[in-house]
Amino acid sequence: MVVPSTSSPADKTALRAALRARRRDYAASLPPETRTLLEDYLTAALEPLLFAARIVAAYQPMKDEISPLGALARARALGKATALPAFAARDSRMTFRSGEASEAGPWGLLQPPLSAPPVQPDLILVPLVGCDPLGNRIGMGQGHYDRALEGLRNNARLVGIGWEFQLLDAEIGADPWDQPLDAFASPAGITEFNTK
Ligand SMILES: Nc1nc2c(c(=O)[nH]1)N(C=O)[C@@H](CNc1ccc(C(=O)N[C@@H](CCC(=O)O)C(=O)O)cc1)CN2
Ligand SMILES: Nc1ncnc2c1ncn2[C@@H]1O[C@H](COP(=O)(O)OP(=O)(O)OP(=O)(O)O)[C@@H](O)[C@H]1O
Repeated sequence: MVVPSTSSPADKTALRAALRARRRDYAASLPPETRTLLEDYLTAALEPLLFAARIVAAYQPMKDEISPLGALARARALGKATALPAFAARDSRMTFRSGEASEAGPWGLLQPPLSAPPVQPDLILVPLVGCDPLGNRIGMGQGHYDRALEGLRNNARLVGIGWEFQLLDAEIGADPWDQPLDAFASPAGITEFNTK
C-alpha cells in the first residue's frame, strides 16, 4: 500500500483509518495457527530486550493487534517484573501497574486493579496503528500513550509492536506532542530508530 506522508490533522486521520482497515483485513486473513506462529516469532525477536530489562510493560491486545502477551509471559519466565496499562475512566491518565489483568477497564480491555502499585517500566511494548522510519507513531488517536510516555521515556526503551507492514516506508509528519519510538518489533525482527 502506498501511504502518503502526513502534514495536517486530516491527513493523519485518513492515514489512521487506512492503516486500521489494513490491520483489520490482515488479522482477519490469518489462520489461527499462523497468527500464533507469528506471535511466537515476535516473542523470539524481543528476547534480547526482555533479557536486558527489569520491568517490562505491554498491553492487553485489541482484536486486530498482534499480541505481546507471549512476550510478557517470557519476561516473567526470565524473572522480570511485568506491568499493564490501567485507567480509572476513558479520559483519565493511563498508568502502568503490576499485577494480573483481572478487571474490565473502560476501553473493554482487562487491566490490573487500580489498587495495584504503579510502576516505572524500563521496557515498554507500545501498541500502534503505524509508525515511520524515524519512529514517529500513529496510535488510536486519544493521546493516551503520548501523555504517559512523556514522563517515562527518559528511563525506558519504547518499542512499538505490530505486524510487519505497520512499519511504513514513508515518513509521517510528527505533531509536537508525539513521543517517538526507540524501535519497532514485529515477527520479522527488530528495527532500531536511533532516537537517543
Ligand atoms: N491494546 C491497546 N490498548 C490501548 C490502546 C491501544 O491502542 N491498544 N490505546 C492507545 O491509545 C488506548 C485505548 N484507545 C482506544 C482508542 C479508540 C478505540 C476505539 O475506537 N474503539 C472502537 C471499537 C474497537 C475497535 O475498533 O477495535 C470503538 O470504541 O468504537 C479503542 C481504544 C489505551 N489502551
Ligand atoms: N502530552 C500531551 N499533553 C496534552 N495533550 C496531548 C498530549 N499528547 C497528546 N495530546 C492530545 O491527544 C490527542 C491525540 O493525539 P494523537 O493523534 O497524536 O494520538 P495517538 O498518538 O494516535 O494516540 P495514542 O497515544 O492514544 O495511541 C491530540 O489532540 C493531542 O492534543
